[in-house]
Amino acid sequence: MAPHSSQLKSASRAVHVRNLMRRFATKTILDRVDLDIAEGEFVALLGRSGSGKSTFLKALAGLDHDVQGTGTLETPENLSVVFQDARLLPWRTVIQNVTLGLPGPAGQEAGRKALAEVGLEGREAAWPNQLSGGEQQRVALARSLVRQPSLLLADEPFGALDALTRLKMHDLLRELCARHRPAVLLVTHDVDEAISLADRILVLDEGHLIEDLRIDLPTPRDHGDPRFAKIRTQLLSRLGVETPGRRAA
Ligand SMILES: Nc1ncnc2c1ncn2[C@@H]1O[C@H](COP(=O)(O)OP(=O)(O)OP(=O)(O)O)[C@@H](O)[C@H]1O
Repeated sequence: MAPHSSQLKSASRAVHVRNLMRRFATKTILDRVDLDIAEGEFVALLGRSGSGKSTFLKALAGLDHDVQGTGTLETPENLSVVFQDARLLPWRTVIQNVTLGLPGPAGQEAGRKALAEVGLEGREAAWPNQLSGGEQQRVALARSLVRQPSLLLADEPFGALDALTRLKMHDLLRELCARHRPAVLLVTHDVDEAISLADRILVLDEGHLIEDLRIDLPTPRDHGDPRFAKIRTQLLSRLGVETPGRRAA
């Protein structure tokens, strides 16, 4: 049976999930998962490949009509989704991609402002194929944020970018989220990315959220901070990855 799926009722929560199930054939990917995300909270979701991270995100995004369970799935109406590939319409310019569905001069103005916020001022008339991968992802972020979402769902948004561009995108996302304060669920493989950005980190394994860790380090986060290293070791252990230090112990 599909869970009771509806718009959010509580003002202080951006996500309220109870008893979410998802099976593919005989395989249970999400096994009675519960989760609350507060307004403005930045949550990262880690898990091994195939653990069901994207399945979970799609359920929250309302993109999976076959989720099961008898519980609750409440998300805000104004949510945005960003994927690993920017998914821009190649036959529309950058500004047209950002303002799609936004009417009139106010929409244009909001689109220009969003593009300036992601560092693409002056590129409004460019075509997607004239942009680098990182720039295309900036457009995808602008397209999401121009709608002022209460919830941003991001599925490996920087997974296809080189390491340097990814670090720049971390700074940008951190700034944008500090300014606009959407709740965020960021799916990532990258433990350091999760620790750099999130207020809270979840680990999904065998259908369950086996870790729910609050990150209280100051931002921007210093990768050399021993507390950062300790959290990394803890998360890698939850992911079943042995670090050299642990092996020696
Ligand atoms: N539509 C589908 N039909 C059948 N099986 C599916 C479907 N979608 C996902 N799966 C299976 O569900 C499991 C979880 O997939 P999912 O993409 O959610 O994992 P993930 O944690 O996001 O993986 P990755 O990190 O590799 O992207 C996988 O075993 C996958 O093969």
